[in-house]
Formats: sequence, C-alpha cells, structure tokens
Amino acid sequence: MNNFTFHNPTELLFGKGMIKQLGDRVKKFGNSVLLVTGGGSVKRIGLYDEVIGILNENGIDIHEVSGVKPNPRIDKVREGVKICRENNVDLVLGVGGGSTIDTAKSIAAGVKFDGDPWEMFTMDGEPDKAIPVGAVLTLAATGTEMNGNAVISNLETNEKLAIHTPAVNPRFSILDPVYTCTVPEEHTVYGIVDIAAHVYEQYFSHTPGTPVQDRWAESILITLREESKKVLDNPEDYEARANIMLCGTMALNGLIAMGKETDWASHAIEHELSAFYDIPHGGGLAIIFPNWMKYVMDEGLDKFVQYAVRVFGVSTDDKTDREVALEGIEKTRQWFNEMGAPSRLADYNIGEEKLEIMAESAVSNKELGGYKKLTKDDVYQILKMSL
Ligand SMILES: NC(=O)c1ccc[n+]([C@@H]2O[C@H](COP(=O)([O-])OP(=O)(O)OC[C@H]3O[C@@H](n4cnc5c(N)ncnc54)[C@H](O)[C@@H]3O)[C@@H](O)[C@H]2O)c1
Repeated sequence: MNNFTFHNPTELLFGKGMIKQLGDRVKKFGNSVLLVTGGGSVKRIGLYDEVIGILNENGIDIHEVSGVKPNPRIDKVREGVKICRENNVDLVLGVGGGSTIDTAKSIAAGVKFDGDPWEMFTMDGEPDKAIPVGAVLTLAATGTEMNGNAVISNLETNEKLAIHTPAVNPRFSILDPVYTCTVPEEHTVYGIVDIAAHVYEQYFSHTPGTPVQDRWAESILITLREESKKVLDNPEDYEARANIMLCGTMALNGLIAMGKETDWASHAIEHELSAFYDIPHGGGLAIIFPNWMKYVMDEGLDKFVQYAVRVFGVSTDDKTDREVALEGIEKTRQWFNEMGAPSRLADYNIGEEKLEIMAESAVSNKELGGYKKLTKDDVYQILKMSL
C-alpha cells in the first residue's frame, strides 16, 4: 500500500426527510443562495417547491440558474458566476443529478477565479478557491455529492474536461433515496454503470497490499449487482434505492482509492464520446469498459481473476487464469446487457468517422491509464473494439 492522506470535508445527511435540515445548513454560510437546477425533474417531483419553501422560511435570498442540461455546458457556469458576483452570493446550492451539482461546483470556483471559467478546466493545475457549495442529490451515479470533481463540456471546442479540487467539495450533501425513485429506468441503469465504472477505475491497480480497499470495492460491486435487479423490478423499492445511492457515494469519495494508484483511462475515453456525440456518460461507459478490460487484462491477470471469482463467483476449476479473467469480463458485459445498457457504439449510431480524432484528443497533453499506459493507438483499438 502507498502512503496516503485522507480528508473528506463533506457532511453527509442521508435518508428519508433529511431535507428538513436544509435551512439550518445553509444559514451556517450566510443568507444569500444561488440555486442551481436542471431541466425540470426537480419541479416534477415537488422538490423544487420544497427547497424554495425551506429557503423562504429561513429568510434566505434566492437567486437562480436553471435549465442545466446533461453533459453540462460552460455557458451555465458563466451565467452563475455573474449572478454570484453581482449579488454577493454566500453559497451555491445544486439540486439535481451530477450535471447540476457539477455546474454548481464550477460556478463556486469560478466566482473566485480571475479569468474566464473555462480556463479553470484547461490550465495547468487546479483552482484552489471557491465559495461554499451545498448539494441535494436526486440521482445515484457520479459521487459528486462527496468529492471535489466537476465535469463540464464546451461545445465550441468539443471538449469535456474536469476540475479536481477540495475547494468545491460540498460542505453538506443531502441524500434522500426517495428522490431517486422517479429516475427513469435508462438513467437508473446509466447511474449503476457509472458507479461500477468508478469502482473499476480504482480496483484495477498494480499497487500491492490493498486487501481492505479491494474488498470495499468488491462489496460495492456485489451490492450493486444485487440491488440493481431489485430496483429494475420495482423502481420504488426504497431500500434498494438507498443502497445504490450509498454505493454511488462510497465509490467516488476517496475511500476505495486510499493508498492506491488508479487508472481513469476509460472515463477519459468516454468523455471524448460525450464531448463529440453528447451521449449519456453511463451509456458510453457501458460500451467502453468491458472492451478496456479485454484490452488491458494481460498486464495483470491476477486482479482480473480475483474480480471474476469474488464478484461473479466464477469457478477456477480446469481453467487457465486467462479463461477465468475472460469469463469475468463476459459476465460484466452480460450484467450491463441484462440491465438494458448499450453495448456497442452503433447503438448510438456512432461509426468509424471520428475514432481517430477522439483517440488523439484523449491522449493530448496527458498520460492516460494506470493498469496499462495507453497511447493514441491503444485508445483507437479500444474504440474500434467498441464499434
Ligand atoms: N463530479 C464527478 O465526480 C462526476 C463523476 C462522474 C460523472 N460526472 C458527470 O456527471 C454527469 C452525469 O450526471 P448524472 O449521471 O447524475 O446525470 P444527470 O445529472 O445528467 O441527469 C440525467 C437525467 O436524469 C434526470 N433526473 C435527475 N434526477 C431525477 C429524478 N429524481 N427524477 C427524474 N429524473 C431525474 C435529469 O433531469 C437528466 O435528464 C456527466 O456530465 C458526467 O460526466 C461527474
């Protein structure tokens, strides 16, 4: 295990009715809020009215940015920064899924950033200041509710890039699984795939001596498999929704990455797909991940054997390590397929046209991969396997 420091400053308020704590939490940071919401789902589920009611009851001034789209855009960040500066906003409150909360985080950092907010995503280094952020999560997927990441797209440059800074870790995050009961089936599935993908990026690592982290990761994957069946059979199964939500948070809050090298190549490849084709992040990951696994498994079969045996119960009898590893990967594809996730780029009508330019862009200015370092040609091969 490598040396590490772990500090996660986000206060998690988890469970039915925890929204009641919102006024108290917001008032710790001041009395002027920028409320950031998406395309309307928070209104349809009644959460918007509830949040406005609580903020009003507590005498908090409300400013708003609404209409954040999936694969959120930099223009909404610019809009929010302007409003915050003009109104001396004390806290940016994101209410919605990852796209909305990432926008809230980027606005909070943009307020303290001297320059156009897009420069925070393209510059060397990370922004290190932000005004406080709060989150009310409505979709289990990204882990953004308890981390310092925010992913934003720029449609003019076909780029989807991230910032990573503890400055934007939400000061508090309210997670009521009831809100996730209305997430449509396809986004529920994309969320589950995204959570599994976060685990894979940290699980497949060459760092030796990490049995605790490995078993935490495996427990998230096994729980996800069990609960995904329940939630797809009954979308209002509270316990299943709650367990999936907790999996999402624990998959990307630093816990399972303690003392390990991590990978993130598949996420970078998927970000190219989302940037060029505006496809759902989880849908892109479902296509890419099993192909990435096949492409890199020979760099360290032992971890893939462990994954196959522990997560899918694959028997090792009379099989080579390679056969066991491949069976684990096939079971991964089967699990994603059974949930109805896409399996080929053709499912999004994506052909060969832009594979080369996406491969080039994925490796530009950065080293890609950890389990296997990937060159442009490696990325191209993985995309080609995914057609
Ligand atoms: N910050 C991070 O750590 C991190 C990690 C992974 C991915 N991401 C990014 O997050 C974004 C994806 O976020 P996401 O997966 O949470 O989805 P999302 O926020 O894009 O939402 C997907 C859809 O679900 C709808 N929705 C949300 N909650 C709902 C509810 N309760 N009921 C009905 N509909 C609801 C939204 O309106 C939207 O149409 C991508 O841009 C991805 O790249 C961020």
